[in-house]
Amino acid sequence: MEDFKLILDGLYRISYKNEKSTDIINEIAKKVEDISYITKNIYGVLENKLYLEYILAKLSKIKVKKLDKKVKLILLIGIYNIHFLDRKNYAIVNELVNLTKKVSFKSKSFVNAILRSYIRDEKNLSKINIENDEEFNSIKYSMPLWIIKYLNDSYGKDYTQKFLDSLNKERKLSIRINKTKITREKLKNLLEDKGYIVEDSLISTLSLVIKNPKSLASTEEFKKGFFTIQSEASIKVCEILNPKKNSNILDICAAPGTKTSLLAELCDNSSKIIANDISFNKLSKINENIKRLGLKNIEITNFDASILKEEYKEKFDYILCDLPCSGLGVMDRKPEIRYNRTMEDVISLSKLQKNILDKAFLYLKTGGILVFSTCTIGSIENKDNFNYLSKKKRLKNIKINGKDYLEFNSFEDETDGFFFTKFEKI
Ligand SMILES: C[S@@+](CC[C@H](N)C(=O)[O-])C[C@H]1O[C@@H](n2cnc3c(N)ncnc32)[C@H](O)[C@@H]1O
Repeated sequence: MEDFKLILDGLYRISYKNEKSTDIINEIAKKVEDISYITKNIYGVLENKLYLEYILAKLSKIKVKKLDKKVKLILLIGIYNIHFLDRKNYAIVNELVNLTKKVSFKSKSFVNAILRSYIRDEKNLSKINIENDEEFNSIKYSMPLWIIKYLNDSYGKDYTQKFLDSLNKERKLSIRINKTKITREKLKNLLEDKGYIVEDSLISTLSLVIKNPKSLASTEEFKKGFFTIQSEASIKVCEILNPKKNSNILDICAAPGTKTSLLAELCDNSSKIIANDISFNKLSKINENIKRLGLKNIEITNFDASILKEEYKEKFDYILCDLPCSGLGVMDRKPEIRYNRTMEDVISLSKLQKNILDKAFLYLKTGGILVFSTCTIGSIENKDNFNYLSKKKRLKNIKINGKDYLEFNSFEDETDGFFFTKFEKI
């Protein structure tokens, strides 16, 4: 029952207190020896939430929305375990009824009745009886309908289907080599000696792919700053900016500093980098990264990038605009994102992005380079903003692999959904 209590508390904080699944899992990992069952449950319930609610709606006379929040979560955990995991069904019901007694004593018979009814008629109740394709997919893949419609509009039905099919597949983990401290071959050998299965990345020359990444962040090599855990697409963004040594660089939205630190590594610490973020609380993360990796010449600032800073005009050789976005490209790693976002968010974020890009444009020297990136998919925050930048007379698009912009997706590239485009000020 202790596991179920932790799972319930975790899901409650993610669903109703706006906390992040990764933070919750990291916190629980410090308290228990084996986190695997808890992780499977937290991610499993989040990844299948709409489907589980659909089944629950068939079983409950009370509307799902009207149920007590914790009781509802207990039922979703129960249905998830019965349907998706290979555990003894009645033992699960007993444990969850005992947990219900602690959070809402009066609901214990209700929980017992619902879960037992589900066990009796699981096959029939698990069927999705919906004819409309988009609505069917929304339940099957637990993807809000607006996201399915938006992806269909942005890329077509074939893309959307492949994207949905690729959700919840296990992803490999990639790392970035700190070339100021170690060579690729040396790091590869050190990690292989520890039993890690290491492959070269197909996306970035600065990256290695680790097939069995358990406890990677506890290794001596990580603590010594030989590598950073980072998705291949995110590494590629800095490679594309490709800053020269002894230059002036502005990383306008920098926290937690994953890309700032790579930019410093790429310049062998010779360039002056301003790493800025609006969120004061996140600045210490940038500092942590800089210290662990032993980097120099980085100034951390804390201003709102949508407000013009006169003193920055025409000052920078390189500007990285890795801007706040809806994060739909990392929905498979952070499943709660899909339920927290709305179409209104996408529209307002795209306006903020344009606003920050306008300022960054002014801060570039003639001949300076700007890279705009997001970890999202969908045309409004990506292609539309490429078009917006293309309309500026003094910006010239620099092709990447012969293309106006690159857009990675999880199903073809097995990395985060990522977008980036590069411009020179002329
Ligand atoms: C995509 S994240 C940046 C990730 C970072 N580049 C990295 O690789 O570690 C976007 C960041 O923009 C910051 N942000 C949001 N609105 C901002 C604004 N108006 N001005 C400056 N920073 C902002 C957020 O706090 C967040 O840390």
